[in-house]
Amino acid sequence: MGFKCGIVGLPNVGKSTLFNALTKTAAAQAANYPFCTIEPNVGDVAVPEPRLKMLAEIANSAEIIPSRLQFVDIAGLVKGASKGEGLGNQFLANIREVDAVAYVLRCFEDDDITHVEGRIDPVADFETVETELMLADLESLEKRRVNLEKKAKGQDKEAKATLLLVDRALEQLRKGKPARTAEIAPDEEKAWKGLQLLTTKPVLFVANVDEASAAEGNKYSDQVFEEAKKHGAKAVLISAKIEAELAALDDEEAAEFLREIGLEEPGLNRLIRAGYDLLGLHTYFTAGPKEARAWTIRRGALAPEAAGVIHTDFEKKFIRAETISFDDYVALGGETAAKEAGKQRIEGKDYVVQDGDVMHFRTGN
Ligand SMILES: Nc1ncnc2c1ncn2[C@@H]1O[C@H](COP(=O)(O)OP(=O)(O)OP(=O)(O)O)[C@@H](O)[C@H]1O
Ligand SMILES: [Mg+2]
Repeated sequence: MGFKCGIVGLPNVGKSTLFNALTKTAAAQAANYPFCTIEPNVGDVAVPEPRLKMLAEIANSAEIIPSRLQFVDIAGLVKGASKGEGLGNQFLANIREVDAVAYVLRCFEDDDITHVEGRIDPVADFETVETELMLADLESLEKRRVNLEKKAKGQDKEAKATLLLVDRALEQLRKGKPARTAEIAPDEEKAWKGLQLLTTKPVLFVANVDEASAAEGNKYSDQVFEEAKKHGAKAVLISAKIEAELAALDDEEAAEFLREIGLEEPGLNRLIRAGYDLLGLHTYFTAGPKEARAWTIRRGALAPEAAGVIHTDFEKKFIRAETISFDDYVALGGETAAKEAGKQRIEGKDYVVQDGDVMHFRTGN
């Protein structure tokens, strides 16, 4: 199960700097993962999870294995990109493949670093980039519509249903709004996703500030946070420059540096967690002497699906899940004590796995 978050923005705003810092973090932990980097521009990143260490201490685990998330560094796009300007349409294919989009917005001044528009204005930059995505959606839908309309005139029920969705997306896009603002009923979700639009993907705003503003932000990042709020989206304050420096330090040096600049943790951790949330994911754990491990599942996933993340067979042969909540596990001091205190639940096929559940799956033949 791959979950991909695309790093999207104008050229020269710090996307690759951020991506390199992100993947440097992963590289440091690469020993655990033989198939870490798949393509040069796709980075596999460990999701920071402080609860894992606590579990590992209690269970005496020899190894800690975090869950992973992928970030994709996508080529910068400029005004007119949807019509082939700059690197042209290449970015469209790349964005289509990701599950969520992180807009990197330049919130730092530096005369030596060219801004393609010649001014610092992160909100206008966001609008430029999102407009290109909207134009790309508009164009692809208008093309598809012609064909669909022909089919819908016959008895093609599916085409009729799709046409309705296409028109709903077009209505928003023609108003200059992203397709995600359309109202979609739960039973339409699947077909809606099937349209593969760029502007239905969940988005996150990344305010890339100068080094001095990493802790408190600046006037530009304030604008970004305000804009994100208008869209009901999350924003993350980060200085890619600092993150790049942090990634080059060992743990102790990094902790010292963070203290000096007034940060509690690397901005990357916040970014990764925000990406994880954005993708609608959460975590359950397995813990034993061999390893303490975090597993990623969709929010709302049932126990058999969660078991299937470990091994597809586990899903098919699922019988029950012995489950202890993280808080009980830690408060009581581990599996045996939790069991004795009656805090181990036996959950069946219909159990909706909760974030932080510590689980053992029992399977049949
Ligand atoms: N927070 C920051 N403060 C100061 N300089 C920064 C910051 N973030 C990035 N930079 C600098 O901005 C320049 C452009 O960064 P980078 O190459 O990461 O941009 P990019 O968005 O990947 O560009 P492209 O789309 O062209 O690939 C680099 O010189 C980098 O050091
Ligand atoms: Mg780049």
